[in-house]
Amino acid sequence: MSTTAGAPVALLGGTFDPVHYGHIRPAIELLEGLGLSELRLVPGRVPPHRPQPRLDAQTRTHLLHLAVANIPGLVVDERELQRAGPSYTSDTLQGLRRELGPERPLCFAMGSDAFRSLPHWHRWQTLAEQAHLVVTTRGGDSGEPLSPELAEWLAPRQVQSAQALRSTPAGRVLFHPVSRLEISATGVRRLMAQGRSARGLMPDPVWEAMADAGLYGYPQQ
Ligand SMILES: Nc1ncnc2c1ncn2[C@@H]1O[C@H](COP(=O)(O)OP(=O)(O)OP(=O)(O)O)[C@@H](O)[C@H]1O
Ligand SMILES: O=C(O)c1ccc[n+]([C@@H]2O[C@H](COP(=O)([O-])O)[C@@H](O)[C@H]2O)c1
Repeated sequence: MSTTAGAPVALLGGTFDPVHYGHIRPAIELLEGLGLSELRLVPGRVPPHRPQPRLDAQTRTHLLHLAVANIPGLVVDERELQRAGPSYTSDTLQGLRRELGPERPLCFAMGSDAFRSLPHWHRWQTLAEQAHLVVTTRGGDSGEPLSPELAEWLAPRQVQSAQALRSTPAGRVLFHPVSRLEISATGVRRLMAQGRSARGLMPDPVWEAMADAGLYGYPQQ
């Protein structure tokens, strides 16, 4: 067994166009449930597998900073803003691993839909060399079946408890239940484009900054 140093650090990547409580609440649950020292929200500059976001990366990141300002343990990691080209997770994990050193447990959190698409990610088989993967689920199961290729890859890596993520720096996969709030960034953008309030779906400072600036077509105050 490898040696480890310190409580795990986790990353939750996303487009955050914009950030909302559907991101924040699971992040807090991961922080507590996995006994993390911190959870880093990582906004992608150029999301690899989806259309370009509506807001530029600086604005999305500014809103994220407002969202986590008073939440202990949640921080914004801006490393993907510094890189040109698609914001590949393999590059992000490699960079953070270099910073943390070889022994610190590192986790990358993703939804079960994202996990099912993992074989389409850039250099996907190298991700678990740098980090554990934590697949956030409703109720702790993986939902729809996995492809045979992914199921075969998963079998020797899957663990059943958060404790197992502390005894080695990387390489394990945990399915971990978190709340899924009925909030999406798509829904927030739609409301604002219709001139309707999205207050209550994200921390007030985020809503107020978006409303003041007239983002997503919301009528400027
Ligand atoms: N309501 C939610 N509950 C739990 N996890 C969520 C929720 N919304 C998003 N996530 C997760 O947060 C991460 C970042 O999500 P993302 O930035 O794509 O937000 P989104 O609301 O799904 O965006 P969009 O509606 O634009 O697709 C992803 O891993 C995603 O699965
Ligand atoms: O590296 C890849 O090829 C890759 C492909 C698809 C998604 N991701 C990452 O998965 C995270 C969630 O992405 P999204 O677009 O569903 O919010 C985010 O950190 C993305 O960079 C990464």
